[in-house]
Amino acid sequence: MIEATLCFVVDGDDVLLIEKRRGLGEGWYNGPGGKLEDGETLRECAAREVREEVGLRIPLEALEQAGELTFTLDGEVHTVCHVFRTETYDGEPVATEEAHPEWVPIEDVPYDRMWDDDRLWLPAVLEGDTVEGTFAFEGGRPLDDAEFVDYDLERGASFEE
Ligand SMILES: Nc1ncnc2c1[nH]c(=O)n2[C@H]1C[C@H](O)[C@@H](COP(=O)(O)OP(=O)(O)OP(=O)(O)O)O1
Repeated sequence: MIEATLCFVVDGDDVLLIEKRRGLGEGWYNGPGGKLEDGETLRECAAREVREEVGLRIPLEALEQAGELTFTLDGEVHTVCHVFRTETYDGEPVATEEAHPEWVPIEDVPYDRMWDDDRLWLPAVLEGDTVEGTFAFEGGRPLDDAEFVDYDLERGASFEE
């Protein structure tokens, strides 16, 4: 099972998305994020991935935990993804080998160019709510070749620190 983070940086009416240039979800928009490394906390992972992918620095205490998403593949847990949101950052986003950053109006998030599940939970996260959900994929490997078939989602989730 993979543990990963996603981080959505909000500035006024805009959110910072990346167009992923390689790996899982290549060519799709998402928040910066990636896999938890050994010895790292979830916040450290979220801040590191934002720094590595788009060059912004985020203080750990400014990361609000906004979601816990479980992605299953053919009935087995594939990835647990911890979603963070923040309005605090330092620097300007820069493109890297892994990600092309883009400030996008929250009203115009390109859900048709994102993972199929994102349209279900990301609006709540961008409104400042919290979410907990399970999203079932079937029939493909890697995960981004699989079909999204079912989900269960709650808003107003609380998380243990
Ligand atoms: N279904 C769905 N919706 C939204 N976001 C995701 C999914 N499935 C996912 O895996 N994700 C997220 C979770 C992670 O943040 C990224 C995938 O990260 P990945 O490219 O595997 O991790 P990196 O650390 O960038 O890769 P490496 O550099 O380790 O190869 O997508």
